Amino acid sequence: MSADNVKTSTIGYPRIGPKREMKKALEEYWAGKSSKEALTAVAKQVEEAAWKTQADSGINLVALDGTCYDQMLDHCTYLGLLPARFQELSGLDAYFAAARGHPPNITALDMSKLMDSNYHYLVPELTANSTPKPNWAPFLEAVRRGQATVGAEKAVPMLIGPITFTVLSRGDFDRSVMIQRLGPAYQTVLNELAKLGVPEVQIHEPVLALSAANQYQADAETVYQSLAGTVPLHLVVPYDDVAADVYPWLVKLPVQAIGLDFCGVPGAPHGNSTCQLIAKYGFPSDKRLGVGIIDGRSPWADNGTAVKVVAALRKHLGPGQALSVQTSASLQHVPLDLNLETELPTAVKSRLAFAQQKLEEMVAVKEAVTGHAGAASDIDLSTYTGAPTMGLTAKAIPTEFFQRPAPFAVRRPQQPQFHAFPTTTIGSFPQTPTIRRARLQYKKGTISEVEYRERIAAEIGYSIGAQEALGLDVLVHGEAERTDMVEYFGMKLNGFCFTQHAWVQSYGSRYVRPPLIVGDVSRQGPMTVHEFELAQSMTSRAFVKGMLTGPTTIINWSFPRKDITRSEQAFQIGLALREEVADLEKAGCRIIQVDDPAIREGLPLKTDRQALYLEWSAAAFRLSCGVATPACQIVTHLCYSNFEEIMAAIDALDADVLTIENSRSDDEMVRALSAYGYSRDLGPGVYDVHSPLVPSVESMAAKARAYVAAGIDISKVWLNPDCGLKTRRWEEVLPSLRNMVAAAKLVREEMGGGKANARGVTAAK
Ligand code: MET
Ligand SMILES: [Zn+2]
Repeated sequence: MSADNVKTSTIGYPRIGPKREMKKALEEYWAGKSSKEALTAVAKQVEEAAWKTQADSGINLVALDGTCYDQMLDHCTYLGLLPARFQELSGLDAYFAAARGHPPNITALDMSKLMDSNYHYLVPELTANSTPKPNWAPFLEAVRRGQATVGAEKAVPMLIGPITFTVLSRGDFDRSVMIQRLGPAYQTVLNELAKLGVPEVQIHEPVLALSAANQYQADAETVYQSLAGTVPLHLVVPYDDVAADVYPWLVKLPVQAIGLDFCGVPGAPHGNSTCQLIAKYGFPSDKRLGVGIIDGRSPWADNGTAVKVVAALRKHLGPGQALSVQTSASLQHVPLDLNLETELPTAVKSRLAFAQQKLEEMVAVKEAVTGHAGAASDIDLSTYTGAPTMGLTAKAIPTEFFQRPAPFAVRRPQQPQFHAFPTTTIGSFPQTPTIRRARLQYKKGTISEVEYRERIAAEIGYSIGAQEALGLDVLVHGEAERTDMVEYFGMKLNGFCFTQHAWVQSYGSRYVRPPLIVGDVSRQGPMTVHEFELAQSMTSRAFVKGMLTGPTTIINWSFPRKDITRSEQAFQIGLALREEVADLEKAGCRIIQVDDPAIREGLPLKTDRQALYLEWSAAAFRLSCGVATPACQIVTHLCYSNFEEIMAAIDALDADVLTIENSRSDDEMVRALSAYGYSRDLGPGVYDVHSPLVPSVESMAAKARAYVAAGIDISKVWLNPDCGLKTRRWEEVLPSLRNMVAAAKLVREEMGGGKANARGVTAAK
C-alpha cells in the first residue's frame, strides 16, 4: 500500500491547555478580573498550540476542534438556535448565560453526558418553531486560523452533524422536520469552506452509534444527499461500534470518508464489532475508511494490535483504497501529555499513552503498514472484537458471597429499630478551609502525620457534636479525611495509581483527574475503621454509619484496565470492600452505607448490552455487602440521575435502605419506586444540597407526607438530604438539618406514633 493512500487523521484533541490555561482564563473572566479580549486571546493560543502539536507530530489531517466552553453550545450559536431567553444578551454574554445562567433569573441550558463519556455537553433547547439563523463567521475565522497554523492541506474543519445536534436536543419538535431545516444552514457553511480550499470537512454523528440509530436512516439519507457535492465529507461515528442494522446503509451515505470506532468502551466485555461488520458486508471501494483503532477514551497505550487490525483490514479493501488511521473518539477524553508525569512508576508509565503520545502511535501505525515489508496480521476480522480477557476472580468466587445470609424480611427485625421517619445524612459534612489547610500543610510536610490526624479527629468531633445537638438518629463521621470518595479508596487499595497533571475536562472549566487502575485490586488493610471507631467513641448515641464507596462507582470514576474486563475489576474491588465491611461490623458498626451513585452513568449505549452491565454491577455491590450479618443494616446511596430504567438493578442491590436524590425531581422516583413495588426502606432526599438555601420545616414535612401518600410504607421512610454536604458551609448545614429534624418530628406526631407502631415500627426513643 503506498503511503499516499494511508493517512493519519485526528478527530478531536484536549482543549484545556497543558497548564489548564483555559480554566484559569475562564474563571478570571467570570470573576471580572480580565477582559473579553484577554479570554479570547488565551482561547486562540490554546487552540492553535493544540493544532500545531498535532501537525508537528506528523498528523496529515488535523481536526480543527477547540472551544471556549462547549462545542454543542458553539453550534447553538453558529446555527442561531439559542433559546429566546438569551436573546436580550449578545456575544460572550449570551454564550456564558447559556452555559452558566445569568442573574437574576435567566437559567442556563441543561447539561447532559455526551454519549456514555464523562464529558457533559450543554443540551440545546428546540421548539417546533425553531428556525436556524446561521452565523458561521466565528467558525470560519477559526478555520482560517487553523489553516494559517498547520497549512491549508492539513486543516480539517469539524462540525457536529445535523442528526446528532437534533437528537441530543431537548424540546417538543418533529425530529425529521428539524433535521431537514438544518440542512440549508450546513450547506451555507460547506459552501464557504469549499471556497477556503479545505481538504475535507469532518461531520461528527455519534448518535449513529446508538441502538436506535436505524430509525434515523431516512433523515440521514435525505440530509446527507443535500450536503453532498460541495466539499469532501468525512462522516465520523465515534463512541461505539455501529449496530449491525445500521452499518449497511451508513456506509452508502454520499460522503467521501467514514470514520468508525474500532475500540469501543475500555474494559467492556463485548469488545467492538466493527471489524466483523467489515468482514461481513465489506466497505465501499470509493470511500476512505477511517480506522479509529487508537483508543480515544483510555490512557492505555496500544499493545501492538492497532497495526495488526489495520493490516487485516487492508485485505478487505480494494487495491490502493484510501484508509486513515485515527482515534476511536476525540482525544478530549484522555489527559494531554504523559511527559508531564514525573512520579509514575516506570513500569506503569511505559504502558500508558496520553493524547500527545497517541498522536505518535497513529503515525507509527501508518509507518508500519506503509513500510517496505508491510505489516503482517494474524487477526481474523470475522471474529475479532478486541474484547479484554476475563480474569479468574469471578469464576473463583463462591456463589454464596454474592448474597446476604438471609432475605430482607428476615434481616430487618434484627437490625437497628427507630421511631417513624428516622433522620440521617448522606455522609460528608462541610470541607472547611480548616480541613483544606491541614491537608495542604500535611502534603507540604509543614505538619506531621500525627498533627494532621489530630486535626481530622477534631473535625470528626465537631461534626459528631453537631449531629448530637441536632438530634439526628443515625450519625456519620463526616468524611473530613477524604478529598474525594473515589480517590480516598484508590489511595488505600493496591492496584491504583495517581497522576499529577492528568486532567480531563468534565464540563466547561471543570476538570477531573481520574485515578488509574493499573493492577489487581486488593485491600492493604482497614481503610475506614479508625474513623468509624473514633466517631463512635465520641458519642453515646447508638449508631454511627460506616461509609464506603461501591465498586461500580470506583470503576466508572477511574480509568479502568483494558486487559481484563470492567466486571472483573469490579469484583476485585468488591472483594476488597467485603473485607472492610467485615472489619467495620467487627468494630461494632451496625449500619454501613456503600455509595454507588455512578451505577447509572456506566450503562452501555447499546440496549442489548445493558443487562449484562447491570447484572455485574449489582453483583459486585452484593459481593461487597454479602458478608454483613443479617443484623447489620446495609444502606446505599444513588444520586445524579433518573433511575427509572434501572429499577430492577436497584432492587437487585438488595440493600436494606436506599437513599436517593429526589428533591428537584418532584418525587418522580418515589412514585416510580412505589409503582415498581420497591419494598425496602427508602430515604428520598428532602432537600437539595446544591443550593445554599435553607429549606423550611414545612417544605420537608410536605415531602415526607408525599412519600407516604405515594405509597411508601410509613415504617420504611427515612428523612435525609439529597446527597453529601461537603460543598456546603456549616452556616447552611446546621439550620437545614435542624429544620429537617423538626419536620420529622412534626410528621411523626401528625401521623401518630401509635399508628406507626401498628404498622410495625418499634419506637426507639
Ligand atoms: C456523590 S454521592 C456522595 C456520597 C458521599 N457519602 C458524600 O456524602 O459525599
Ligand atoms: Zn450523592
